[in-house]
Amino acid sequence: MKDRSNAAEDADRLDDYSYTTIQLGVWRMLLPVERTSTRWSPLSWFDLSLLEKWDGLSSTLLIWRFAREVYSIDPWLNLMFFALNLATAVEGTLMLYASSRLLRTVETGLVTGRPDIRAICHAVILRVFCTVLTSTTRWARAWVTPILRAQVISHFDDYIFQETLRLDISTSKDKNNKIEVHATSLWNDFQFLSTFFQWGFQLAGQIIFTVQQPSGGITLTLLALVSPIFSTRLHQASWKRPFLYYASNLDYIRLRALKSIGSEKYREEITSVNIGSWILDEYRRARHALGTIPDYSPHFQMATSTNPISGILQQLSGDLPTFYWAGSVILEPSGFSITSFAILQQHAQALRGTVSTLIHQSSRVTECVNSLQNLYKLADVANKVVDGEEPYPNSTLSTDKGMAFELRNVSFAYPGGKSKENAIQNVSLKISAGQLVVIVGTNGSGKSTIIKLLNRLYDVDSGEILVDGIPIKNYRLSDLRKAQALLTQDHKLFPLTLAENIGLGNPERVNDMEMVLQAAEAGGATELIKKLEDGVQTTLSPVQTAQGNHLEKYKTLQSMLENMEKEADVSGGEKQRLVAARTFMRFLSGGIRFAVADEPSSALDPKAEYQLFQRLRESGDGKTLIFVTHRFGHLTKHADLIICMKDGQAVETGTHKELLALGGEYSELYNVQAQAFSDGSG
Ligand SMILES: Nc1ncnc2c1ncn2[C@@H]1O[C@H](COP(=O)(O)OP(=O)(O)OP(=O)(O)O)[C@@H](O)[C@H]1O
Repeated sequence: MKDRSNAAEDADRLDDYSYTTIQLGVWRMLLPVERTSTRWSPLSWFDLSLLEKWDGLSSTLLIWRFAREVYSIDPWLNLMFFALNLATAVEGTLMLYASSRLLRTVETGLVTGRPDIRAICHAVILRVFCTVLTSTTRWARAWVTPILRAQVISHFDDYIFQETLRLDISTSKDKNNKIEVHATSLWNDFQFLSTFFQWGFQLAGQIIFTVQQPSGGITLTLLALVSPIFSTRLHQASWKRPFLYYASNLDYIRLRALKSIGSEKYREEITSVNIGSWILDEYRRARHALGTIPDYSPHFQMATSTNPISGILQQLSGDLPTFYWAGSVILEPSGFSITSFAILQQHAQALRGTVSTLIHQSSRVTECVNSLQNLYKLADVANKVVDGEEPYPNSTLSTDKGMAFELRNVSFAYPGGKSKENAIQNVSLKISAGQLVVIVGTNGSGKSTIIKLLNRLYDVDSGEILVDGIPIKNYRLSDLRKAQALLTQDHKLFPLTLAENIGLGNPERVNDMEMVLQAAEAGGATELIKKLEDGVQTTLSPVQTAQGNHLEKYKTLQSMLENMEKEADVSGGEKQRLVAARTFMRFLSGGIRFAVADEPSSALDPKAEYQLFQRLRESGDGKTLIFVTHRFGHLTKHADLIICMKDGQAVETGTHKELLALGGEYSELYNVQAQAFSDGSG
C-alpha cells in the first residue's frame, strides 16, 4: 500500500506533546498523549472527562453568566422552563416510588390474603398523578420551548451579527480571530445544560430514594454505579478526545481527487479537452489499487474494534446488583421476596440509566463551556485598525481641493499572507490635494495594496501615511471613510434590490429614488434597469430558500420552483455599471474628497470604460482622484501624477511625458501596448 507517512513525523515535531499514531484503514489518526502524572489514580482509570477537564470556578461562572443572560431575555418564560425541568426530574423518582409502593401493597395483600384496599387505592392514585404530571409537563414544555427558543436565538443572533460586522478586514481575516459561534448552537447548549442539571437533580432524588430502601440500599446504589463507569472506560469515543486524522493512503487520495474532477465545477474543461474517459480509467485503476481497505469514518472503525472479554466484563458489571441480591437471599432467605427483587431491579436500572447518561454526556458540558467561552470572547476581539480621535476634515490643514497624501517609507505585508515578501516595500511619495493620479504596474506589483492602505483598510507595518499632513491613524475612521469613495472590480452586489444596491452608496439617502436613478444614470446602469421587468426593485441574486423534489409529475410546481428566486442574467459589465452607480451615489452625498477607481473597467467595453472614466473625472472637482489601470490612454495622458509600481516599490513617479522620457519601466509598459496598435496598422 502506498502511504504518506511524513505528516505524522511533522506533527510529532510540532510541540511538546507526543502522539499515539493509529492506522485505521486509509486513515492515520494522531491522538495526543498529554503529559499528566504517570502515577496510578482511580480517576485515570475511568473516562470521567468532565472531572478531568473541568476548570472549576471559571467554567461554573461562565455557565452562570450565560444562564443569567438567558434569564434576562424573558424571566417569566425562563422560570416556567426551569420549573418544567424540575418537574421532569421529580417525575422519574415519583414514578419509581409509586411503582414500588403498588408492588409492595399488592404483595402484602397476596401474602396475608387480606388486600389493603386503602393502600392499593393510594398507590393507584399516586401512579395516575404521576402519569398526569408527565403528560402535562410534556404538553407545557411543547408550548414554552419554541417561544423561548425563538427569543434566545434572536437575542444571540443579533449579538453575534453585531460583533461580526464590527470587525475590520485584517482582524476578521486573522485566523486567530476566527471564532465559530452560532445562535442555534447556543440554544442547543442552553437546552443541554438545563437537561444536564435536570439529570443531576434526578440522580440526587434516585440516590436518596434507593439508599432508604431496606435490604442494602447503600450497597445497591454503589453496585449500580459500577456498570456505567466501566462502560464509559470501554467505549471512550475517539471524537470526544483531541485528535487529528488524515488520509495517508495515496491511492485513496488519488481516488478522491479524480472523483472531484467529475463535479460540475470542471465540466467545461472535461468536455472541451475530452478527458472524461481518461479520468474514468484512472479512477478505476485507483479503486482497484485501493482494494478493500476500509475508508469509512476512522472514529467508527475505532469504536467497532472492541474485544470479547471487555464485552463480557461489561455485561457482568451490569448484573452486580442481581448477584448481590442472590447472595443476600442465600445468606438470609426469609428477608427477601420476589417483590423486593423486582423493586431492586427497577431501582438499579433507573440509577444505572441516569449515571450512565450523566457520564456519557459530561464531555458535552465541556463543549458547552468552550462554546460559551467563544461567545464571550467575541466582544474581546480588538480591531487591528484602531480608531483615532481627530475629526476629518481638519479645520486648519484640509482644503476644499481634496485629500492630500504622503507615504513615508511605507512597508506592508498582508497578515497571514503566504508570500515571504512584503506587498509594499519602502514606498515614499506625495499626492497633492485635487490631483488626478494614475497607478500603473505589472500584476502583483502592489497597486491595489497602496489603495487599501490609503483607505486604511489595513495599517502599515512600518513607515507612515499622512493625510493632509496628519498621520492617518489619528483620524476618526468614520469621518475618513465618509470622505472617501472606492470603486473596485472586487465590489459585490448585495442580495438586495437594485435600488438598495445603488442607494447604499449613501445609506442616509438609500430611499431617495430620485438620487438613486441619477446615480444609476451616472454609472451607466439606466439601460439595464429599463430592461428588467421590476426595474430598480429587481433583486439580481435573491437568497435561495425554495426547495423541491419528486416534482416530475407536477409541472406547475416544477416550473414554479425553476422560476422562483432565479438569478437575473446580467453580464459582468452590467454588474460593474451597477457597482459604479453605487459609487456615484456616494459622490452625490457630497463631502467626498478622495475617490479611487481600482481597475473597475475590466469587464466594460471600451466605450463604457471611456464614459465611466469621463464621468468620474467630471465629478472630480474637490476630490483627489486615483485610477489604477493596466490600460494606457486618455487617463495616463491627462494624469497630474503617474505612479509606476514594480515588485512592491514605486519605481517611477511623474507625468506621462516625464516618464516616457525616462525610458524606464513605464515607457516599457507603454510601448508594449503602443506597439500592438502600430503593428496592427503596419
Ligand atoms: N489579501 C491578500 N492576502 C495576502 N496577499 C495578498 C492579498 N492581496 C494581495 N496580496 C499579495 O500582495 C502583492 C500585491 O498585490 P496587489 O493586489 O496590490 O497587486 P496589484 O498590483 O494590484 O495586482 P493586479 O494588477 O494583479 O491587480 C501580491 O504579491 C499579492 O499576491
